[in-house]
Amino acid sequence: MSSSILTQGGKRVAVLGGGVSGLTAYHYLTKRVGLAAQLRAKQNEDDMLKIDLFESSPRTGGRIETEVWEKSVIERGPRSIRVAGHGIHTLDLVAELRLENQILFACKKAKTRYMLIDGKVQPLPSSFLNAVRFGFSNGLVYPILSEIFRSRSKEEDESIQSFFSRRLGENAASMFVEPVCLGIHGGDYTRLSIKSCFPSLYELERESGSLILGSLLAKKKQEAESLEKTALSLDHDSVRRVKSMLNKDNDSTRIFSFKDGGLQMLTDKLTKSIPERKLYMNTHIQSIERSDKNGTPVYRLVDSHGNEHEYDTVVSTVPLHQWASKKPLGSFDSELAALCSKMEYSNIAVVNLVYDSTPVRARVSGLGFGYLVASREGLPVLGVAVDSNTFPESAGMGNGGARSIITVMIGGNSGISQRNPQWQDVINMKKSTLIDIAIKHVEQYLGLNEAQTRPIHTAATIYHNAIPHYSVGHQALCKQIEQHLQDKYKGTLQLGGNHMIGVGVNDSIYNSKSIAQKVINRIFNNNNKDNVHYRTDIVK
Ligand SMILES: Cc1cc2nc3c(=O)[nH]c(=O)nc-3n(C[C@H](O)[C@H](O)[C@H](O)COP(=O)(O)OP(=O)(O)OC[C@H]3O[C@@H](n4cnc5c(N)ncnc54)[C@H](O)[C@@H]3O)c2cc1C
Ligand SMILES: C=Cc1c2[nH]c(c1C)Cc1[nH]c(c(CCC(=O)O)c1C)Cc1[nH]c(c(C)c1CCC(=O)O)Cc1[nH]c(c(C)c1C=C)C2
Repeated sequence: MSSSILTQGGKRVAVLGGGVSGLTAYHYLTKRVGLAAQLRAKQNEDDMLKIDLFESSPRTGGRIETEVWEKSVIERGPRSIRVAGHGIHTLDLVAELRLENQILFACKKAKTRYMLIDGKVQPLPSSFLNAVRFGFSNGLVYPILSEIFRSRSKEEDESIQSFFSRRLGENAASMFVEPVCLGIHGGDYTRLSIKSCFPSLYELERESGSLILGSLLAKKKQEAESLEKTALSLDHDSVRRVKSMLNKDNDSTRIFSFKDGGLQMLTDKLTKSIPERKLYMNTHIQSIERSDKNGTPVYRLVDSHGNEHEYDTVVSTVPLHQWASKKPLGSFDSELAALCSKMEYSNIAVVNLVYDSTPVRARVSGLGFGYLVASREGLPVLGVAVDSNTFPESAGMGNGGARSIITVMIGGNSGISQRNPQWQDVINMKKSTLIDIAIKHVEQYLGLNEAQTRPIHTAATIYHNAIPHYSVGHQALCKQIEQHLQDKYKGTLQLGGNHMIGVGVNDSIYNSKSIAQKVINRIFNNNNKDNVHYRTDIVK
């Protein structure tokens, strides 16, 4: 092989973490991207790239964890994936894994999200105009009008609360912006970054000089563009394939899961394609050291069994806090550790309740996807998802098809406690206590009484550092981390996961796909970095 194609070394890659990020990184390093590069270099798979994946726990999937109980699909972590934005890449991966026939799009009624306002569950206004009709006019009219004629925002980053309060009034912001921040980030909207959490809104306003004007003018344009624009980084075959999966329904608000096995179908399928000798399960990477061998960097990994492993490139998808100061991986690079220590998180407890009762089914059927609870309500609950509304096919039949699956989220970022005395620090709570809180909440706000029913199955999962908290200044922090990694490790150390470009499954997948491309480009010294088209005819 000519050295111009393959830089010296660089062909041993370790992937840390067997969640969707790590599994996706492994997939693209060894399939599409990696394989295409090897074919170009006329190398066969075995003696070229050595890629191993290390997973601490006995299972893969990470925060994606689906329990199937008596045919009821119970999502302990994420429950749905959106089509919009990076979802196109997820659908492309689904097609590549031959899972397209397993896709389950959400029921139309799940398009509506609700919120608990003054003790009553009401639909979340899907547009600001609805908000005015909805009776927030007392706090909205002046801020909206003044905002339309306001000069272009000069601020750099700012909190979501200040961004929206200035434009819509504090009342509207606390009523329906704050709950959305709870429902995605489990976050504190007084400290969440508008630039990182709602980048398109932030850019729209800067481009058009006004949030309302910009969103009204750009809405149609955005919808039409979104598929094509995102699809630009997919080759034509992929775009065609994804479009056929969407059956010409370009409704960008759609969300999906998978038949029978929920979201874990995706991570299980990715796992199945990893050769056993390349997958180190129950293997926690405890420390990493770096040395130079004849001018080539070598990473020495020590695992929880005391074994040592050598690699030229490390793609870490473990949560960023593991690289922070005072953590085992933090001793690898103190400057990196100091940066990673600045990343905050939200802790979330997820309580799944399965009911087998006609009254409950009747009570929840009108709640769509579920509802969010603003801090001002002073309740311990962040939101309630009615999964049996969103994916009725996955509810399981039970006695005569009256199964309901309800998921209650509790906790969130500690900053919420400033506004909600009922905020719960879920990390130190017993699961039985969390289940009691969830059942009491559902009974009270769905108007159930104990006589009517009790759940036939419950599950509680406590996620510590569940979701990265994109605080004001988050984007600048990520740029500092990326710059440090590039300057010091020249692409041989990559940090993937959902700490940077978005907290969702799609963002995790997209991040891993772009990291795999960067790693392969570096190994094969491939200069056409941006317009690399993934061939699809080589996918096994
Ligand atoms: C409650 C909740 C609800 C959510 N809802 C949604 C949703 O509806 N839609 C959506 O798109 N997203 C949702 N998300 C976000 C989604 O779960 C994440 O974006 C995604 O799962 C992140 O995957 P990951 O692989 O980056 O990280 P993880 O899933 O955390 O995987 C990291 C893996 O690394 C392993 N690991 C850790 N340390 C080491 C080590 N030192 N050595 C080896 N292995 C290690 C862990 O065991 C784990 O398996 C939700 C998240 C939570 C917590
Ligand atoms: C109430 C708590 C939470 C619920 N889900 C999450 C929390 C903290 C976590 C979460 N939910 C979504 C994502 C992915 C975001 C993305 O960028 O794709 C994460 C990390 C999906 C989501 N959930 C809601 C919205 C508006 C979105 C965005 C994508 C979509 O439209 O699906 C709102 C919402 N979350 C929960 C409920 C009950 C709810 C609305 C009623 C649960």
